[in-house]
Amino acid sequence: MFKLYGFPVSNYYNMVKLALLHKGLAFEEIIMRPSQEQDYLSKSPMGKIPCLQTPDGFISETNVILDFLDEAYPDKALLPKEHFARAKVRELSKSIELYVELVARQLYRGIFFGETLSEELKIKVRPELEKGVAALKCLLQFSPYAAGAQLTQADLMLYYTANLADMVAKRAYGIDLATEVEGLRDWQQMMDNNPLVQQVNRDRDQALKSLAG
Ligand SMILES: N[C@@H](CCC(=O)N[C@@H](CS)C(=O)NCC(=O)O)C(=O)O
Repeated sequence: MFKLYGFPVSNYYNMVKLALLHKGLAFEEIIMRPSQEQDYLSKSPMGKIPCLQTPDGFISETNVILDFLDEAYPDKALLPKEHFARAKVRELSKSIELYVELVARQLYRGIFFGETLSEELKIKVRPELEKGVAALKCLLQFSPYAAGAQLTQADLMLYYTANLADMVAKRAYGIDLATEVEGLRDWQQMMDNNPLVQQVNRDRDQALKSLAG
């Protein structure tokens, strides 16, 4: 059985958890925060979550874990079969990660964890976020899924990125991503209705509640 290391509040953790649930693969959740302890670094070299323990060893980095799961367990595929279509899903997923998630993440501490958010950082991030969102608009299909007719890795990456990026955009800049990106709201509602997404979100909300004490 797989072991998934991490914490249900983590958006990257939830992407992998959703993939495991979607594929119907058995897994145990090892609940832990990111860690720089030597023992964890031997599993996840940057100390980040998630990390997946497989019968052959440990894998870190969400997109790599998602690729592994799809290659090793092709049922309920999260990548199309045809090479060009696969590349387009990966292009979209990578763009979501690099140009929206990692950009918005610069403001997470200020927006979600009560740290001081400097005007300087807000001014720096805004054009980066706008550029990333514009790039996504070029790639997103919403027909009905992010990259076409099939649920793919890109939907998982987008779902657990867009909610946080939207909060960042609203609170820092008064920008509503659902208004900016045509089709985002309907797609989000479709994803919200997926029972497995609801399961992941219930666990996330429970974990958030216990954090709030
Ligand atoms: N590139 C990593 C990013 C994962 C990540 O940033 N996870 C966060 C939690 S959501 C984390 O572990 N942060 C601690 C750190 O950056 O040291 C992946 O794709 O899995």
